[in-house]
Amino acid sequence: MNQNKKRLRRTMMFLNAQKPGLIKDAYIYQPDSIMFDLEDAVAENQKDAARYSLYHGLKTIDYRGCEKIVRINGLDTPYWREDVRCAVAGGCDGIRVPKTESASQIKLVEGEIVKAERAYEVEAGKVLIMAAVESARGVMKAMDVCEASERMFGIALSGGDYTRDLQTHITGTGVELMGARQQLIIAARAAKVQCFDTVYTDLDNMEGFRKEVETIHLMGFDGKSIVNPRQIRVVHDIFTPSPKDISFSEKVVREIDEKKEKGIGVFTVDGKMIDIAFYDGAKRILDMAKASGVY
Ligand SMILES: CC(C)(COP(=O)(O)OP(=O)(O)OC[C@H]1O[C@@H](n2cnc3c(N)ncnc32)[C@H](O)[C@@H]1OP(=O)(O)O)[C@@H](O)C(=O)NCCC(=O)NCCSC(=O)C[C@@](O)(CC(=O)O)C(=O)O
Ligand SMILES: [Mg+2]
Repeated sequence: MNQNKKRLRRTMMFLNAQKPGLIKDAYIYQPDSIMFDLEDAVAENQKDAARYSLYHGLKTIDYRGCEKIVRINGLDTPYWREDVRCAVAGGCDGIRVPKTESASQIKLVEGEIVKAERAYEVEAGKVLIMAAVESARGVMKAMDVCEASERMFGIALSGGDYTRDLQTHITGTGVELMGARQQLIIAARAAKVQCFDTVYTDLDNMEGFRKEVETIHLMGFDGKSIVNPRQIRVVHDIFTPSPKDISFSEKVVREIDEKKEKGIGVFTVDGKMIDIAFYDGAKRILDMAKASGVY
């Protein structure tokens, strides 16, 4: 398995590939992943220019550990094949497929990735895939999409296009996204891939942003698509385990290991009932703390 499939992705920051200044400097803010957008942020008559400045950026810039994902244009456009070719030739780590509604779309993209990996002597299987779900049909097909390819590492909700398709809009309350968020996280967990929430576009409303991030963290998402460096700190604060979480998880793991030896199945830690069902969760918090550099 490609080890990068499970890497830390608390923040996946979009940037407009039409702007060379953003391509050049984005790593300075240290999001976990940078998502170079060739799709909706790029004006129709700038697609070629954006693609080639992205290729140049990927070839020449050291992104200092930030993952490099390219959001390609939709499969109903004349652009996406060339997007895949340049992204793979440039050395991207993954492709984000927009507006996904079926497993066959993922397979189509995978076919182009395979061709490009061969053509540019990129290690076979290096380039991963994630899918954005942006419609009611996409939500209903989420599980098939998650399982479409060995290269799939995650699925993301794209709230703007999704609410348009649902004939509603982003309200700031989250009520219009409830069903899709729940279905996506369940599909992703069942398929053992990661799950990412949609962007928050009300940039000056940091209180509303924090509330939304707290909610999706509790729901079980692995991270969030973001659009601005100001949003990174909040997401990392909420998704990085606190010293209290780390110390409790350490105790849980230690006590379960010790009590198992003594033939004890259920007991308390700091007044809370603990049994084997808590083991994986505690381990996950410690792994997350390690990956985030706080343990
Ligand atoms: C919103 C704004 C214009 C505001 O700009 P402003 O300049 O006013 O922001 P400031 O805060 O003043 O910037 C302070 C400093 O940070 C630099 N800086 C800003 N943003 C940066 C960044 N992203 N990356 C690196 N650097 C950045 C900036 O250059 C400045 O640097 P400096 O001058 O040196 O101080 C800008 O952020 C931006 O373009 N965002 C990305 C937009 C984008 O890609 N949209 C497409 C994806 S969504 C979509 O398609 C919908 C979706 O598909 C989504 C889904 O899938 O979920 C669906 O359906 O819902
Ligand atoms: Mg969209």
